[in-house]
Parts: sequence; C-alpha cells; structure tokens
Amino acid sequence: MIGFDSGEAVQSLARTVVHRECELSLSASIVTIGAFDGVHRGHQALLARVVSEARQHGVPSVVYTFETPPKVALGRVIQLTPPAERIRRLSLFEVDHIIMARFDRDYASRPAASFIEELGRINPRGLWVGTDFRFGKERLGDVALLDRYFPVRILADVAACEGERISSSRLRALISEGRHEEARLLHGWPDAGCLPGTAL
Ligand SMILES: Cc1cc2nc3c(=O)[nH]c(=O)nc-3n(C[C@H](O)[C@H](O)[C@H](O)COP(=O)(O)O)c2cc1C
Ligand SMILES: Nc1ncnc2c1ncn2[C@@H]1O[C@H](COP(=O)(O)OP(=O)(O)OP(=O)(O)O)[C@@H](O)[C@H]1O
Repeated sequence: MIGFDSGEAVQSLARTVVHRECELSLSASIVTIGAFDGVHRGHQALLARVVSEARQHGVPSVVYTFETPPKVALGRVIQLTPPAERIRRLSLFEVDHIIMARFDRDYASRPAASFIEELGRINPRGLWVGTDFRFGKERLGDVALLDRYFPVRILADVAACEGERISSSRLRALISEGRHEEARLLHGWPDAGCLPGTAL
C-alpha cells in the first residue's frame, strides 16, 4: 500500500523510499527532476534511463518531484495524477528514492542557486532531464546552468507516432476534449482522468 498523506517515508515496492525535500543525503546518485504529472511515455523513457544508468554504476537512482506539480500549484493547469498515484507509477520503475518537494510560495521563490545547493547533497553523477527543463525562481535556471555543477544528460524528445512530442500539456488538452483513447495511448496507463489539484 502506498500512501503519502501521513508525510512519512514510505517503503512501497522493493526499493522505493519517499522523502520530503532536504532529508536525503547520498555520496553518489543518478537523478531526474520534474513534475512527472501523468508519468507519460516521455517520462517513462527518462525513468528507464535513470534506473539503468544507476544500476550500471552501482549507485542509487533518484526522482526529484513535487507533491503538487508546479503548474498546478500556480493555478495554471489541472492535475492529471494525484501524488499517491504518481508515487505508485514512479515506483513501478524501481527507482531507489523519490523526493517529494512541497511546492509552495516559499519554495517557488527559491533562486536557482539554492536548488543547486540542495541537489549537491545527493551528489548527482548524472542528471537526466528533457530539452526544456527549467528551475528556480521565475524559471531562470536552465540546463546550461545546471551543467556547470553536475553532469547533465539530455534525453531526446519522445514523440507519438504522428511525430508530436508527448507531454502532460498534450494529455490535458486531449482529456479536456474528451479524446480519452488518444490520451491513453500517449500516457500508457489504463486510466486517463484529470483529478483536481490544490492551487497555492
Ligand atoms: C527551486 C525552484 C523554484 C521554482 N520557481 C518557479 C517559479 O517561480 N515559477 C514557475 O513557473 N516555476 C517555478 N519552478 C518550477 C519549474 O519551472 C519546473 O516546473 C520544475 O523545475 C519541474 O520541471 P518540469 O516542469 O520540466 O517538470 C521552480 C522550480 C524549482 C526547483
Ligand atoms: N516527450 C518527452 N520526451 C523526453 N523528455 C520528456 C518528455 N516529456 C517530458 N520530458 C522531460 O521529463 C521531465 C519532466 O517533465 P514535465 O513533468 O515538465 O513533463 P511535460 O510533459 O513536459 O509537462 P508539461 O507539458 O506540463 O510542461 C523534464 O525533464 C522534461 O523535459
């Protein structure tokens, strides 16, 4: 049983442990960061790479994500997957650690440098993100900045058969248009609903 409401670390599948931000410290790791709303096929490709590289190097794999996806917390979009279901889906990839940061006003106002400092505690030896990854206050941090501190690896865009990049935004659009079967093909999970998130 996976639950997150208690806020405690959760031992779910064999090796997945969920942490609040700041409480995990590792001497080496392979990491990916993102909202992962829906854990769609693009996210799944990223997770598979992280877990495989971590095993190759004999270090823990880490997913750094947010209890509420930033765009949802900022009231811009509807949430696809609530935290407990997101943890369940992430866990199926057998990541070693999931960090669930609470994206509130204080967190959103942290500059990129503060986030880089936090990441330093888990010593990423490889940091996997997609091409468009941004972080820090006003989204000022980008891949070039991150790469000055950690070895950044970029995953090429995973696209659907018609060539369009798979994204949580695309899924939200399809679901709002009632195109559930197309959405299901993009996210790769049996159910495809939008569930309300909590805005800041
Ligand atoms: C420390 C920190 C501060 C952030 N502040 C903002 C912000 O001010 N505005 C914003 O739109 N997003 C902010 N974000 C969210 C990022 O834009 C982005 O959503 C997050 O890094 C996850 O990446 P992803 O959207 O590619 O999954 C922040 C992220 C982090 C880690
Ligand atoms: N189709 C994809 N191919 C490769 N990487 C992806 C893909 N979709 C997302 N990613 C990467 O996964 C990480 C988490 O992304 P995020 O949760 O923002 O997903 P998203 O689908 O881009 O969301 P949104 O549409 O809301 O911006 C980021 O590093 C992002 O670049």
